[in-house]
Amino acid sequence: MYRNIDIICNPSSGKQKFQQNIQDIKKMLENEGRKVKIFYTEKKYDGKNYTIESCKGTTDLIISVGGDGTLNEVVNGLMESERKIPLAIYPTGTVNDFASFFEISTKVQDFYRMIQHGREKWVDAGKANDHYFINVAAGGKITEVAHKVSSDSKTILGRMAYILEGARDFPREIFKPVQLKLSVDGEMVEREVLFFLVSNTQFVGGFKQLMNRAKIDDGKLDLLMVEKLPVKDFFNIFVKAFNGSHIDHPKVYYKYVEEVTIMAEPAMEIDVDGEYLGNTPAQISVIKKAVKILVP
Ligand SMILES: Nc1ncnc2c1ncn2[C@@H]1O[C@H](COP(=O)(O)OP(=O)(O)OP(=O)(O)O)[C@@H](O)[C@H]1O
Repeated sequence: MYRNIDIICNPSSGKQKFQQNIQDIKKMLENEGRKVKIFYTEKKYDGKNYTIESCKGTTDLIISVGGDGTLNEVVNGLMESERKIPLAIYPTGTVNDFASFFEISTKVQDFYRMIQHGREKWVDAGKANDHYFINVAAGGKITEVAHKVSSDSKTILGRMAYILEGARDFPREIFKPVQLKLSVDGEMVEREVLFFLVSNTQFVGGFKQLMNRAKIDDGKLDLLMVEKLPVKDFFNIFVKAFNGSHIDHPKVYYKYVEEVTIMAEPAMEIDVDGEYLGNTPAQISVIKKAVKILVP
């Protein structure tokens, strides 16, 4: 039984009712004699720094409350700490790819039950330059544009739909390929691509089948690149991505990798778990069974 629980909470993420739910979960856990503390983040890196502090003490479970950005910070804090404390995820963001993959519920009773009877599972993490990620590293015009387009939706899927609807000037820019030179597990590969993804899980950007061969604990990341192609073929791939059949398309490159170095000319923006990391070159690798998470 977990006795010392630290909750790391981004109060700016998600709806107000989640904050009440967290208070309810805290009370329920305290009623069983557990010590529970809540740390509210105020700015970038608070989540990571609180996690590092928790790992130094006697905390035996961390609960991350927020979106993918907060989860990413907590994972970075855990990865930089000696003691590997199990992590539970209470997802309040708009995307929550990682938590959706594990079907983690935000209902108070379900989440409380997971703390009581959940299973601990070691999962892989990725590292891009000096930053860790739990879900995905990505780059390409489409991710750059998706970041810039102001839409209510934060998922790639939602934003793509918004772009495709013609709600604003159609950004031809997303079809501008980037010349990449990659070292894929030591093998040199050159491709002109629209975008690439290096993923740890199957769910990316709201698509549940985009990386449908990825396994979270196989010691591999999955590299997907969509190569330069006519616009109509791109839409074909987009539609196929709903059921996972895009992977067999001749312009889709898909490979299990342990280490990939990505160089681009001109340099390309990279993001990890939906947050901007920096520009290429990027050295991306897998860390096998790096984080212990609590699953239902
Ligand atoms: N109190 C705060 N106010 C504003 N921003 C914060 C606060 N605490 C943390 N942040 C920053 O907010 C960013 C977004 O956090 P997070 O991803 O958890 O929320 P979200 O945007 O609601 O989720 P999602 O991106 O999944 O929709 C993170 O980079 C985090 O560092």
